[in-house]
Amino acid sequence: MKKSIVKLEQLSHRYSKDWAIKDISFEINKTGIVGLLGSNGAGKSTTMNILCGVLSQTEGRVVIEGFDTREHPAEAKKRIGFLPQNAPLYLEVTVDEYLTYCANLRHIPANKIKAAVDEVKEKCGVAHFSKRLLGNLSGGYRQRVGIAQAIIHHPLLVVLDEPTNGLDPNQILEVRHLIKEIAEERSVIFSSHILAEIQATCHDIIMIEGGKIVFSDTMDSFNNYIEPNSLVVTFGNPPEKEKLASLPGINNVEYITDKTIRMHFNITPDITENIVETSVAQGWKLREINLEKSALDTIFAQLSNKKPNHTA
Ligand SMILES: Nc1ncnc2c1ncn2[C@@H]1O[C@H](COP(=O)(O)OP(=O)(O)OP(=O)(O)O)[C@@H](O)[C@H]1O
Repeated sequence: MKKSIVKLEQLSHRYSKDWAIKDISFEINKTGIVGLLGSNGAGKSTTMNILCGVLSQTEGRVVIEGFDTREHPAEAKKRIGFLPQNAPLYLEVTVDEYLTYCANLRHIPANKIKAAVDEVKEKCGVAHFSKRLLGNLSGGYRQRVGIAQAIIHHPLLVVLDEPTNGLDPNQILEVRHLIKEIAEERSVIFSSHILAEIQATCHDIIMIEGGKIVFSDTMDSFNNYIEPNSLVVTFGNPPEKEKLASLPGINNVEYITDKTIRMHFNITPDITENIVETSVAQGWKLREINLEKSALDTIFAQLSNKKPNHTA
């Protein structure tokens, strides 16, 4: 049977009295990008630091391609590349010096270091900055160097803790593109507190809140789950509340102004068509209709009551 790339079993950690994460379990068996989504303090960095062997868990197990990170730390770590949230980049050294140092730390044989450094510089688009001090690179290029050190030893799994945080919109697009490229041949776990970031990059999503998994499934299932459940309509000649409330699928109606109304509905595929047709038939003079999606905190609240499915 093929070994999973990474398996977390009931991982729990407390720094002092309170649990930072509790019973986190998931498994990754394929290449591609898994997004770890959670608000600030949800437990993303704690999970990633334990996964990469930087922090020792209070309870539970992490197994990387069959190697338990506590029993066989060297074998497990060989298979992981890690870009922590505050990457330990030495600002006073050049890109070449830094990557050569990282290659040494990864025990790449001396006669293969130059080729390994050249390969990741090329892949991460930093070759033209080889002699530039890290301190003189933009945030986006520093992150590229951080990603380069994470893949220099060809790991099976790359863990990136909020890699696009603090970058400008262009840099975000470039770093996302790079992450997608490196995920073609390995598994990448990517954390963010921004839903749009995870939606734009990941195939699977694990959502944590208050140190617990509240959702774990494909991005498609997640997007289906957060289908809109309300719409805002403006009528030139609005009907009475009762008439709107009696439309099929509508379960609540609230007037925002005398002409603009929010209607909550159960998922029905043809809800907007029904409203448009009824409006024409009844002479309500429909001016505008917009579907609304739940805000992230509402989704967290909804999902916190749902049972997760644990395989990505
Ligand atoms: N070194 C520490 N000592 C004590 N508590 C900590 C420590 N590091 C994190 N915590 C606490 O553990 C919980 C989880 O923190 P963690 O940093 O893992 O969350 P996060 O999802 O990565 O948040 P952020 O996006 O803000 O980094 C938080 O309540 C945090 O305050």
